[in-house]
Amino acid sequence: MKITILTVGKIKEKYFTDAIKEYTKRLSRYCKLEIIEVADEKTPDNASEHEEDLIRQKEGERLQKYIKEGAYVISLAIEGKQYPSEDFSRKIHNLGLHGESHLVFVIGGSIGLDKKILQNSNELLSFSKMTFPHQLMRVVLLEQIYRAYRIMNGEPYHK
Ligand SMILES: C[S@@+](CC[C@H](N)C(=O)[O-])C[C@H]1O[C@@H](n2cnc3c(N)ncnc32)[C@H](O)[C@@H]1O
Repeated sequence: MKITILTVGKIKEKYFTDAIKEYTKRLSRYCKLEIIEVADEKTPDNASEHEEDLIRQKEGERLQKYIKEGAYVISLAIEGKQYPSEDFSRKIHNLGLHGESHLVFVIGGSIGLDKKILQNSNELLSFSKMTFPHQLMRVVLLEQIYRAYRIMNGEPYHK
């Protein structure tokens, strides 16, 4: 299965880059992983709702270019569905069984994802009701995908 992690904004901290490298290496045994970063827009501190909408829209258009026809799109959103890790693992496995060969996980930038991206996603995935910074979210998502493959393959993982 091919997994694309499509994100807004770059990773700035070395400790995040190191963790991303590590999970990318670990996941190479299980899937074909690609990480795509699109540029973020600078959000002024005093941006109005309308300005924020325009920023999300611009970032959304950049993301949309990388969402190919036929891919199964899971956007990360606080209001999305929450899964226990075992169910998330089963979900990825079942998507594969039902012929989905390309999963795209989309992570928003500092002010979140454009509504068009959210509406056009196959599903929304939540990691809790708390807000995580997008850089950390990328690490958490990679760890959960790795955990999902370990569970799927009956391999040991930290409980
Ligand atoms: C800093 S957050 C954006 C916060 C923004 N206020 C919102 O509600 O989307 C950056 C991105 O990380 C992801 N994210 C943050 N917390 C999350 C959570 N608890 N569950 C799922 N995704 C989350 C989302 O993709 C979000 O667009």
